[in-house]
Amino acid sequence: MSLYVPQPRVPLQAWCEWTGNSWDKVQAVVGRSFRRPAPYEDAYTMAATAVLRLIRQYNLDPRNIGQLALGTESSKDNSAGAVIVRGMVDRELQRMGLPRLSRQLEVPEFKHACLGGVYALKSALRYVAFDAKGKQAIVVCSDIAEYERGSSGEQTQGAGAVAMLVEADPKLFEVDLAHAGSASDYRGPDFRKPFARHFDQDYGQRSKRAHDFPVFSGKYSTFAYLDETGQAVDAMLERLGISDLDFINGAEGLFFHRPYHMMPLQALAFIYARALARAPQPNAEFQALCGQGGVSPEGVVEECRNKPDLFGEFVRLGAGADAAQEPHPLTTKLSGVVRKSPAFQQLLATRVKLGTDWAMELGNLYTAALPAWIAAGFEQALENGVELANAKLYAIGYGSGDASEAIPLKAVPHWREAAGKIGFRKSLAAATDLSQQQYEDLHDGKHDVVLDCPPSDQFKIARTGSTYEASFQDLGVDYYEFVP
Ligand SMILES: CC(C)(COP(=O)(O)OP(=O)(O)OC[C@H]1O[C@@H](n2cnc3c(N)ncnc32)[C@H](O)[C@@H]1OP(=O)(O)O)[C@@H](O)C(=O)NCCC(=O)NCCSC(=O)CC(=O)O
Repeated sequence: MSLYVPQPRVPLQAWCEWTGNSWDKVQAVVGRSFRRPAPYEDAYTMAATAVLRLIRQYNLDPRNIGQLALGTESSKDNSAGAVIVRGMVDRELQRMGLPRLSRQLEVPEFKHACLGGVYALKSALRYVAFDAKGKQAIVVCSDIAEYERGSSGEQTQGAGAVAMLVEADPKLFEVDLAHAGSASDYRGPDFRKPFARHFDQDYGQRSKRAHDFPVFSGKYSTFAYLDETGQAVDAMLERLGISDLDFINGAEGLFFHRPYHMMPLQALAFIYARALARAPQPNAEFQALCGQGGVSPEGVVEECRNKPDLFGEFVRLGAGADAAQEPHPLTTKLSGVVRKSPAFQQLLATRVKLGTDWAMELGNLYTAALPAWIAAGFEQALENGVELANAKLYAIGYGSGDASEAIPLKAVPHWREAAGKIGFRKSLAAATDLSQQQYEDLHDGKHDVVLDCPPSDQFKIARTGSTYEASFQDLGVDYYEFVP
């Protein structure tokens, strides 16, 4: 695995001072900082930089890569995708005197909000399992999470890319695709990026530049996250043939999609509350926690059988209605009590610990958030002397709109060598803290913003085409180059 994050950094404590938000709350709920892309980069440059790092760090033979799968929701081009990344990587490999990527390379792009990278990973795994004939695949997840200034999502921004090598003989962890659980359900306006918003006059006037701010509703997106990850975990447990409690007690490491620090904790508490409700009753821990929360145990048990139709409910409320109502009010209330319980705190301290603190530096990386957390987990395990050989791990991916994947992983016995090459901490080291003025100017797309972070050892946008003639057109097409 390899990671790239842009140099411009916004420390959230400073952001709280600029915006009047509570640092106590933000550091508990969100994290410590996030990155902003510099004006010379986009999702493709970040992806290409991460892929080049992967090839160099692991000394890969580019001719042996048969698929380059890009997961992103920050595409700038509605036609080409991973091939743009390939183009950059090829040129730099050639300049370095190395062979280009295989001419037979497949270059698909996968889109489903933050889950696109997991779908890209599943594609690469299937490629390697079925028709790679000994070749390897690279999955790269690259995204820019940006929200309007002044919106509740502003604190949960971020940018970065993670590349992963997928091969038949894995060096870090195995992915048990046969027991992975999938879930999806259409949720209408849950976190969308419709092109049509850019042609709306009022919306257009509010925007200072071309941007990709989502249309989202914080509470609705939280309900959707909890429900969908729960459904995917259920599907995985059915395939594994184990109970909810066996899953929680047997897991040695749990990694989720993390839009912000607290979201995975909320999801795990929700899954934990359901596990207790589904355990043979009476269950003493369940009864005690329900008592503390003032919720009816029978009510929670009943709710756990629900398969709510969030969008159906929303449609029933009619046009102009606010977002859908909380579908699991009792279980959510119980999860709040679960989160503070000693048993759950112990679970966090032992099985959700690896990489968590480092991931709090990143902000939301959308498709790259889950793989970045896994990368942080492996590198931190190595640093702290934690033994992961054969450890049972789980990755729970999520993408708004909505879909989720719950996938069992197993660390391989010789994971240390590959973990030592990830370079997570090294990638974070290149950082330049932005002043309030720089952050606001960068966010507003001002062209004259002065930044003290020239590109270094990365790809950048060199220029953007502007010709729109009958015989030749490259209007809006970016040209890239590598800056050593
Ligand atoms: C993180 C946010 C929800 C925070 O918004 P708000 O500040 O309005 O939230 P809120 O007031 O309800 O508070 C959130 C939780 O913090 C708790 N809280 C408050 N003060 C606290 C303190 N001092 N210490 C600890 N916790 C505290 C509250 O009790 C609540 O928990 P409790 O609720 O338990 O009482 C927001 O930034 C947001 O809407 N972000 C964007 C939405 C998003 O990322 N959605 C995920 C989409 S998935 C994605 O990544 C996109 C994709 O798929 O493409």
